[in-house]
Amino acid sequence: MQGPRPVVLSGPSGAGKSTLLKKLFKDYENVFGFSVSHTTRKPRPGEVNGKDYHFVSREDMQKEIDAGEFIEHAEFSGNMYGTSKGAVQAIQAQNQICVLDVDIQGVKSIKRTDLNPIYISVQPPSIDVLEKRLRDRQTETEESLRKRLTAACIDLELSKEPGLFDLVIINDDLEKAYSELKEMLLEEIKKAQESRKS
Ligand SMILES: Nc1nc2c(ncn2[C@@H]2O[C@H](COP(=O)(O)OP(=O)(O)O)[C@@H](O)[C@H]2O)c(=O)[nH]1
Ligand SMILES: Nc1ncnc2c1ncn2[C@@H]1O[C@H](COP(=O)(O)OP(=O)(O)O)[C@@H](O)[C@H]1O
Repeated sequence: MQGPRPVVLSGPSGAGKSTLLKKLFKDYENVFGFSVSHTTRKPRPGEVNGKDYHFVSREDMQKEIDAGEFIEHAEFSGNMYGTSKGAVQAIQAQNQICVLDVDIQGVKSIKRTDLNPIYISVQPPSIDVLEKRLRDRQTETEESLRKRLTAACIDLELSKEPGLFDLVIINDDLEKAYSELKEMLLEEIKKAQESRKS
């Protein structure tokens, strides 16, 4: 039998993807598994290697990409990010719903694979709100903030492509956004819970 469908969460940096995912993982322990990406960006305080990301050098990541070990990879805001085949396989081997957090280039690349996920875009109510949230998060320099805001405008434009996403969530009120996310995933959650019982 086929396992549960993976879920791709995308949307501008600062839109609230990690916040929503943290709630989901807390409420549905063992149902979901996070696809741990590789990145060449430096860890932020509190981020754990192997849990939030595999933090690697550009040289090592390029070697693995050349060896065909990645499903997709992209350059974002001056750093490389990518999903290894191993990251997804590790989750699917446990019959969990595999959740991928990727940028819009990742979405387009994954569309060309046979992963067949549910595609969800998380978007901010406005660019001004996004900027405020990114500033308040205190993870960015002025330069990386600018790069993220430029990328956000491109992301929001490209996300309008009909059929690219199965659902677009405007993350204004967090609880409302979270309800919309859960509602969309209800069926897959049920499937995963059933298959774990048997
Ligand atoms: N294509 C791709 N994008 C990724 C991957 N992992 C993370 N990203 C995206 O890279 C962007 C920057 O991520 P990050 O540096 O963690 O910043 P944050 O999203 O602001 O917390 C976000 O849009 C992520 O969705 C990946 O494996 N592949
Ligand atoms: N609905 C919301 N209302 C207010 N602040 C939010 C909301 N959702 C997320 N945030 C805050 O915005 C910042 C960016 O959210 P985050 O989850 O890190 O975004 P992403 O993972 O998409 O980059 C965080 O500091 C988070 O606490």
